[in-house]
Amino acid sequence: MAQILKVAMPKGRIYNKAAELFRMAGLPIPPDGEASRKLVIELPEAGMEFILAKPVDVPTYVEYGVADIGIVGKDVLLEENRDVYELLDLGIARCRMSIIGLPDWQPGIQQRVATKYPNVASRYFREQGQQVEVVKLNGSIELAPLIGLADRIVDMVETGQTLRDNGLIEMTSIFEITSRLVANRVSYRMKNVEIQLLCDRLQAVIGQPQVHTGS
Ligand SMILES: Nc1ncnc2c1ncn2[C@@H]1O[C@H](COP(=O)(O)OP(=O)(O)OP(=O)(O)O)[C@@H](O)[C@H]1O
Ligand SMILES: O=P(O)(O)OC[C@H]1O[C@H](OP(=O)(O)OP(=O)(O)O)[C@H](O)[C@@H]1O
Repeated sequence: MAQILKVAMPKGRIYNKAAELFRMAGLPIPPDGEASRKLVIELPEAGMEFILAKPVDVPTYVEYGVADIGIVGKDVLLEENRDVYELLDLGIARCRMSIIGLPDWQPGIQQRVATKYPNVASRYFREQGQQVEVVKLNGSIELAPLIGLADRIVDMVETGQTLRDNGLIEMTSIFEITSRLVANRVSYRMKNVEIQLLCDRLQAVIGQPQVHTGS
């Protein structure tokens, strides 16, 4: 008998794009939840349960096995470093992680970088052999160089509109970001038939080869 597949879906900007993919793949998807505050949506007739999560928490739910699979940005995967299988690049919510600063930025003796991604930023500057102080912020990161909290920021760029509107420039792009389908390691074995079927259907609409790596 088919087992219920628990899917952690990120609320916010990925949701509608992921929902569109699911619909195109003929997979069930709950409505976007604007009319309701319900966080666990069961679709027993489809053998699925959806957990509507804060994006940054999706890898945690999947690692702990309270969700079998989840959808999450590569940025969050690299920052959180959770023990999950990365199954598929969904190709949605495409943007890039970049180093950003004011046009007249000069390397000083004490450099400070603000970011929502302290692990990603620390790793990058360590690999570059640059000593910087990393300050964690939770949003509106572009404020930091404008008001003198930091010299530079590490943040996402999609259209570049936020940078332009604030007189900032993109100095270096560190990596490309898209949303990924991830799976719990045990679920991947125990619910392999269900997960494989879902992957095959998604793959048919995104036309990407399947990947299978730990993280
Ligand atoms: N400007 C952007 N363009 C495209 N994709 C983006 C952009 N900003 C973020 N993303 C992707 O969407 C994911 C979720 O972003 P979203 O803003 O919904 O979450 P969040 O910042 O964690 O939200 P919140 O903290 O408000 O709940 C990010 O992890 C990233 O992969
Ligand atoms: O290049 P753009 O198209 O302008 O997109 C980039 C912006 O989008 C994200 O912010 P978000 O909207 O998630 O707000 P936040 O700063 O509060 O996290 C990101 O942190 C940038 O600020």
